[in-house]
Amino acid sequence: MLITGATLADGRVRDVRIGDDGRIAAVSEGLGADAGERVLEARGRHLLPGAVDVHVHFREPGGSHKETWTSGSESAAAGGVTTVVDQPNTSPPTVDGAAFSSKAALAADSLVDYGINGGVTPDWDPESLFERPLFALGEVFLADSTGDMGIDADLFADALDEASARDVPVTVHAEDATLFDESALDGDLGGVGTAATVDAWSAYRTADAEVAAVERALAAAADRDARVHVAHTSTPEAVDAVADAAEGGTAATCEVTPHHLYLSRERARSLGTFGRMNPPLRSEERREALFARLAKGAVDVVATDHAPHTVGEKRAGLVDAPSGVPGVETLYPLLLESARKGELSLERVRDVVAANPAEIFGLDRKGGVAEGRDADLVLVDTADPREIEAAALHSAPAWTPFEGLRGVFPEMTLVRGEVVYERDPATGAASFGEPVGRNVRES
Ligand SMILES: NC(=O)N[C@@H](CC(=O)O)C(=O)O
Ligand SMILES: [Zn+2]
Ligand SMILES: [Zn+2]
Repeated sequence: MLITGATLADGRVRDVRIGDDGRIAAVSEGLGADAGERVLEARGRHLLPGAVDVHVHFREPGGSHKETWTSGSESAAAGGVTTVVDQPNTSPPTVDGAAFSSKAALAADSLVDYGINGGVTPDWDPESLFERPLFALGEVFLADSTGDMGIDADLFADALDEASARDVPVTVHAEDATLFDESALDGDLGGVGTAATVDAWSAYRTADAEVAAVERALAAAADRDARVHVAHTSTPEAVDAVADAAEGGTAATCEVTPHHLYLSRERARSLGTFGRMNPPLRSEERREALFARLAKGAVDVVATDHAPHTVGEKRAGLVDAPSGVPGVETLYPLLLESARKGELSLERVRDVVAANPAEIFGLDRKGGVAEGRDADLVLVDTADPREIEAAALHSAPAWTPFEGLRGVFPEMTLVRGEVVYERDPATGAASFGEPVGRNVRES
């Protein structure tokens, strides 16, 4: 296939040829079509690298009523995400070789490429886990979240040792439950959908609890020469702590989610329990400070923590509703809308969703529109935003915390040269390709 006249993230206008091996064969000017070659005229539109979302929960095995590899990967493809990394808090949890293999069999349904992380619990089996084509360790839970996989400091230290011996990075969910404010959950919290609910969750899982756990994780990683990637840092203080550690020589990187960048306690009042996630939403002031760090380049990765739960589950009261929000389909759209408005450069967007995660996790063939890389590509009209509506999204639970915000959505997504998603710009009708996804540690 030849894609002609596309604008790249840095503004260059180029033709891009995709080889039969699914890799980018050439990025150049004035490429002519070969006999029989499919030509895609892309003038006026951008061609960006597919996003590498290193934090999703596709729920299989054990939670297919919430999401499946099919629905999750369709949602990814429609959002321009061409690689996902699935987290281990499934049922059974991905903590040994057998659990890894049963998840890998289900992931064969994926439309996009994937990695599978291994988790850590008191009865994990590092030997059999590391025999498998594991993406990384993580998310390792320092406090309970969905799946109740919180572990203590000694086990965390063991996990860092096991990973560092094999030069595998460790993704950490950093909250310290001893610093949660239980009193925030006392009293009348109101029902679902009331302002009090989402705000109480934020008051309960304090910002201090995150910052303290991040500092502890960074210190433990430094002691052991381990590589640590801090998942979903929700506070500017935690982002700064990671940056300071990295400057001091620790192999530390941070990840921020779209919900912590675009929603806050003040902005999400109407969400009620649909705004409950871990770590929780923070103040508008902290949100702005987080966004400012993204804009200036202090955030390594934006990943979604796509954590679908059904509408019925989320409608339970504050204490019973599960934590987590979907987001894999709205990652690129939200960031591209910020780029359209001039709040972020397009190159920054490309770096935090594609180039940086690929580099941090050693995916040499992902994350860039360049000769030799996999043709994981997103075609998008960056001047054409639309309103985000749950009804038009593809994640199974069919709700979004971003309803009503604007996003710039892909027209087409390719994985290793195969069209996995296409949207008719006139009618909006979506169509999906075959499940071509592969484990990125095997290809
Ligand atoms: N973020 C969440 O609130 N929930 C995640 C788990 C997690 O990432 O902590 C989930 O799997 O539901
Ligand atoms: Zn987490
Ligand atoms: Zn998560």
